[in-house]
Amino acid sequence: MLPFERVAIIGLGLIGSSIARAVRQYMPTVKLTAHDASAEVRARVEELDFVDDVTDTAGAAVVDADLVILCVPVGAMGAVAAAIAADLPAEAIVSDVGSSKAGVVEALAAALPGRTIIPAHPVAGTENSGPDAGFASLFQGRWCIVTPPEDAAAGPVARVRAFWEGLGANVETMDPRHHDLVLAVTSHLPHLIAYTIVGTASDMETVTRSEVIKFSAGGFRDFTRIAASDPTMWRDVFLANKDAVLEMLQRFTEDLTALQRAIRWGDGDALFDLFTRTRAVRRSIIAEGQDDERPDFGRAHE
Ligand SMILES: NC(=O)c1ccc[n+]([C@@H]2O[C@H](COP(=O)([O-])OP(=O)(O)OC[C@H]3O[C@@H](n4cnc5c(N)ncnc54)[C@H](O)[C@@H]3O)[C@@H](O)[C@H]2O)c1
Ligand SMILES: O=C(O)C(=O)C[C@]1(C(=O)O)C=C[C@@H](O)C=C1
Repeated sequence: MLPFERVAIIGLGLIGSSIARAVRQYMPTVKLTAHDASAEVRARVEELDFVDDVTDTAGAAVVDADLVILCVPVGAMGAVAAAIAADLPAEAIVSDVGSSKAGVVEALAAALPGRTIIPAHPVAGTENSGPDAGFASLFQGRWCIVTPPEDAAAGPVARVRAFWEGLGANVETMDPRHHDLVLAVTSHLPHLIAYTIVGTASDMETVTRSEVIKFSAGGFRDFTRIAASDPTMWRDVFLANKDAVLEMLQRFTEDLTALQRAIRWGDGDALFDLFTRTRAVRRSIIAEGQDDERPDFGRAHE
């Protein structure tokens, strides 16, 4: 039996459109309604034809839903939740896909008092955005972290978990604050570093921009993929997860200073030991089958 029969998606970019495509593929009997604030996106989704009904307002999309998933930037979650409040059926479960959780949990609870809210975060994505960037297999074999409030009833949590498992994800439950700390180091800080290094390279005066582009075959090129990620999405993530990101950034800055010192004083052992440890991390990620080197992942959809 399916966990939900009528799913509404608000926000039809990379993640919203991937969920819609995956629902079409893996739960074909589910009725899908959707809304996006952008008229251009709504028109494109009509053309792409992966939902049953595209509505002009968020409220109209949710009137008949048993699951509503907010797939908008984290800074917009509260306003979207307020916009659907009056039309939301009493029994509907509201979820989201935001990359940071504590602030979103707070914003949704404030906008939808007394409603069933089970937030989630699929830890899967690419640097691309918009409805053309989505694909049905995005969540296959990837983690989805569900962050229910402490007093959440077991039934709705189980249904949201079953929904994500139905789209191919492995599901784990976590406290929202702990989620934010973990993701600050595994996702948010790496993005900040990529934005910084690409920004620094493009600002250099002694190395021209054309040289940066011409000779970026190796390490730098991988950073440019991450640094091409959506500016609105990432602005919101850093503002929303400020405390955890600043804490991780402090640790990172200290470690960077230690490396700077090792290079200055010719401490090859310190460099070698660190690089040996980090190589082992990469190898254990690959051994667990979590690397992104599957031939069709991300790049095939550029
Ligand atoms: N991109 C990733 O890798 C990734 C991965 C996991 C989770 N997320 C999270 O998923 C959410 C969506 O990210 P995305 O990558 O799909 O972004 P996106 O830019 O591709 O899509 C966001 C969509 O939301 C729409 N939107 C913005 N404000 C709105 C509003 N008030 N009402 C209705 N629609 C609105 C935009 O028009 C856009 O179409 C974000 O919260 C992000 O943190 C992203
Ligand atoms: O692969 C990428 O392009 C991503 O950035 C995906 C990524 C990540 O950092 O792992 C980005 C943000 C999300 O919230 C989840 C996944």
